[in-house]
Amino acid sequence: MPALLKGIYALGFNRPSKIQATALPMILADPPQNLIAQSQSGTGKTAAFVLAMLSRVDAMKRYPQCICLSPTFELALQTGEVIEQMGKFCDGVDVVYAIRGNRPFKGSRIEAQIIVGTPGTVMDWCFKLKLIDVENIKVFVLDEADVMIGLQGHSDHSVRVKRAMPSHCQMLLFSATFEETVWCFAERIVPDPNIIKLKKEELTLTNIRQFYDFCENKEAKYKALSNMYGTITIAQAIIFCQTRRTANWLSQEMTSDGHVVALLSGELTVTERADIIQRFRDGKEKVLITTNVCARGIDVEQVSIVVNFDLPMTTEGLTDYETYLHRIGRTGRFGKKGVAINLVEKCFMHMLRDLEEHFGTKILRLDTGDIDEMERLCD
Ligand SMILES: Nc1ncnc2c1ncn2[C@@H]1O[C@H](COP(=O)(O)OP(=O)(O)OP(=O)(O)O)[C@@H](O)[C@H]1O
Repeated sequence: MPALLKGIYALGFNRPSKIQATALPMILADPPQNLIAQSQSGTGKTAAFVLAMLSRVDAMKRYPQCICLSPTFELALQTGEVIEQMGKFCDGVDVVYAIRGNRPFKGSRIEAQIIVGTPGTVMDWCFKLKLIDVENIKVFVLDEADVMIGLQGHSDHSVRVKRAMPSHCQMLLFSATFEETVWCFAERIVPDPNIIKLKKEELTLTNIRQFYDFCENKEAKYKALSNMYGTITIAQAIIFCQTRRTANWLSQEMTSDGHVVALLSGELTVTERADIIQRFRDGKEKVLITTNVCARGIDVEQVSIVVNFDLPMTTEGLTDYETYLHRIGRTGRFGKKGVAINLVEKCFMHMLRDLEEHFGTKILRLDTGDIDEMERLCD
């Protein structure tokens, strides 16, 4: 498909990454094969499944042929943009966004061939509003597949949409992380899948250097962050907090100290969220304070530092290994260098040890007050 190749080269993709080289022959095979694939953050999974969708679309036919489900509004938008860019020379191929706030005219059937959206909205469009005719869907993609089938809410919706797909539809599941139980479930719901799975020791990326600084309390963490501000704004940084409340507090403190920061949390309207992420992409703000809503998939090349203001914790109060990997994976995209800094209070030091042990990696102590050291690090 010359038009598709032209789109790939226009994106500057000259060579495939490892996951792309391994997955694409399976994905593009005829007859189509199902795939459950794991590969580290930022290694080009999106490009692989976008290529899969575009290669199967018949531009002459004006009805839905591919569905891609993403866990968040931001990620659905981002994936849609990759589809639009890669497919820009494929005449007649359209994308529609099944996301909150983007409701097509009542009763009008979708004609676009590719639908990208969040599970709840796609489900509504399929079953309640009957806007999507699922009969001719050829490719069904679950991005961030582990949360899509493992997390209550998302799981009900995603599995329902998946069950409505025609039996010959190609299923593609991608993620950087898969808990064992979720992996087993994925294998049960996808017929006869090809499997690409990482070993535990392959999970962390060597291009992302991980550090921690020990802080007495929340205020000390804030002080550490203020000290770092000059260094982390040389490029761009994302700061993750456990709760919206902490994110709000941190953003207010930073702002009243004269630092320029953006705040993105789930309580904002979708338009506000889209706006904030776009401004951050454009480099208008260098620091983005957020919650786990941005932990997965968001791809901003210039992010060279990720700060965990709080270490990620599950609702049961345990160390959240998957979220940790996704968060630090917001830097070090496609082999670039990146730095992750964890600000840790004494009572959470055990979580740091858990992370080291789980991933078989060392998280070194860093003095965030030492500007020279910080600058060397971020060089
Ligand atoms: N073959 C390629 N050559 C050069 N750059 C590429 C190639 N494939 C993807 N990229 C770029 O690498 C970056 C990361 O890719 P992508 O977002 O697809 O990663 P991912 O594996 O989906 O990450 P995550 O697990 O965080 O969702 C993007 O900016 C993308 O444009």
